[in-house]
Amino acid sequence: MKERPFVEIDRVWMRYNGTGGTLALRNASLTVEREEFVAVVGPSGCGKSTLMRLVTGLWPASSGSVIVAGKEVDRPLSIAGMAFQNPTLLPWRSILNNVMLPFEVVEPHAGRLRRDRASYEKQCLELLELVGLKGFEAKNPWQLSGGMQQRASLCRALIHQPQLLMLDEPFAALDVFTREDLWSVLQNLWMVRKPTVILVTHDLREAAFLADRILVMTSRPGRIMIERKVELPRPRTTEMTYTPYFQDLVQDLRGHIDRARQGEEMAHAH
Ligand SMILES: Nc1ncnc2c1ncn2[C@@H]1O[C@H](COP(=O)(O)OP(=O)(O)OP(=O)(O)O)[C@@H](O)[C@H]1O
Repeated sequence: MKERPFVEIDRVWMRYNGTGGTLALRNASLTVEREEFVAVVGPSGCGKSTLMRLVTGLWPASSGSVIVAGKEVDRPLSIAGMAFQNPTLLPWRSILNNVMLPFEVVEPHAGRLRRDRASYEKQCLELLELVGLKGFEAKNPWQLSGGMQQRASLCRALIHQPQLLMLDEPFAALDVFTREDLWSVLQNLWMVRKPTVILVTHDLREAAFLADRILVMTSRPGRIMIERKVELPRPRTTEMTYTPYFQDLVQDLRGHIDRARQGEEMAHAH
């Protein structure tokens, strides 16, 4: 028997601020399999971040259902790790102590931390080494570049082995070279840890490099318009981004998003 999808969003509507407020999502449905890496792309303002808030339980849907790991989401999810565009590291804490943070708040770790601190620190140091931050653990965030801070944020999002990793434009603030380095860092972390990932991004190359499947949203009120599987082996490399397959895929996605945006302009014109 086929396993039930890990994330199931079924006919979700989301309107902010009650009747008459902004309708962000209209009848949006999608599923994500366990350990799958999915990217969500779409025109600006189409409801991508809203979708993330619903999956993580930060906001309730106006109607429809959101089920994660077989359970209706009705409160903030403790099984999710998250990272956002601006690394939200605490400036007064060292990099190591920032990465330790989930162990201080997520059970069963919090209860064990006092006794097992050394082994928890060892796990953090190993993960920091995996993303190329060995030697920076005692520094404060402001002593690191933006790209290094984002590496540390990814470690913090993953350190407690969350089953679900939610990434909202995690690399958007970085220059293109640093961003592409971090694609490989993230791919590597995912291949080692295998969380289920939902990545929201504006960068279609990023989506195609990282995801198993790409979901394209309509303009607001958003829903999934089409999806594309990415048939590239792992680990993916920069060379693959120069292949006709990759470039055609990105072109195809861009075409859909352009058409969604034009549809929106037409709707406004009438
Ligand atoms: N807290 C809120 N209160 C009221 N309206 C909101 C709120 N958050 C988002 N919206 C509105 O809902 C719509 C969808 O917003 P959302 O941030 O989900 O889109 P997005 O696709 O993530 O946008 P972008 O691509 O620009 O980051 C927008 O019109 C936005 O103005």
